[in-house]
Amino acid sequence: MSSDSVILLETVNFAAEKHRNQRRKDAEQTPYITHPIGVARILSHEGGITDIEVLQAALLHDTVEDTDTSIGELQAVFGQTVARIVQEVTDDKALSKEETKRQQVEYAPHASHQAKLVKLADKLYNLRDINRCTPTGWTAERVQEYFVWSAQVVRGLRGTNPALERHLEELFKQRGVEL
Ligand SMILES: Nc1nc2c(ncn2[C@@H]2O[C@H](COP(=O)(O)OP(=O)(O)O)[C@@H](OP(=O)(O)OP(=O)(O)O)[C@H]2O)c(=O)[nH]1
Repeated sequence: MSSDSVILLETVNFAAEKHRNQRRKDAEQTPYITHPIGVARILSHEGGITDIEVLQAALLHDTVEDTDTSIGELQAVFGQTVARIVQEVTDDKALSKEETKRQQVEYAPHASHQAKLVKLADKLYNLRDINRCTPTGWTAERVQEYFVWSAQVVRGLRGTNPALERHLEELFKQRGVEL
């Protein structure tokens, strides 16, 4: 097995253990790990990304935000670059929900190329997931607001990956949301 495969297996195993008790917000309560794996797969399969540190960061992107993982731990296990990308896409939990959403919009254009890739794939996954199945308790209005806000974030990520951006554009168009 190539060393990249070994590294990716270590990374997906770490993420799976960290998210082991979490479920998505869909009616089927899908295991949460399907999301980070799906984000990494979008990057490789649809975005043509082979940068292993980007793929690792995609697998780990919600570990700090949603589990007991610290940036220091990621740094120690996976190195500085992977930890830095994850940090860039991690919301500050001390902020209000509104402020967090504003921060994502403001930070997007200033993020590194690697973090922009992870963010684009994260948004693409979540918007497709909403189309597949509305998260439990979400009204049609909340869904539309999520699309409008996501478009504001994606606007700041443009010029990063044409294939992913084309897919996102199409999803926004279907909802009548301007990018
Ligand atoms: N579409 C969808 N999203 C789900 C589901 N289960 C969990 N989520 C997560 O919910 C978040 C979107 O809902 P929000 O209202 O914005 O966030 P909140 O519930 O965490 O406050 C996303 O988190 P996030 O990764 O922090 O992304 P983002 O909010 O930064 O885009 C997404 O990953 C699901 O079944 N479908």
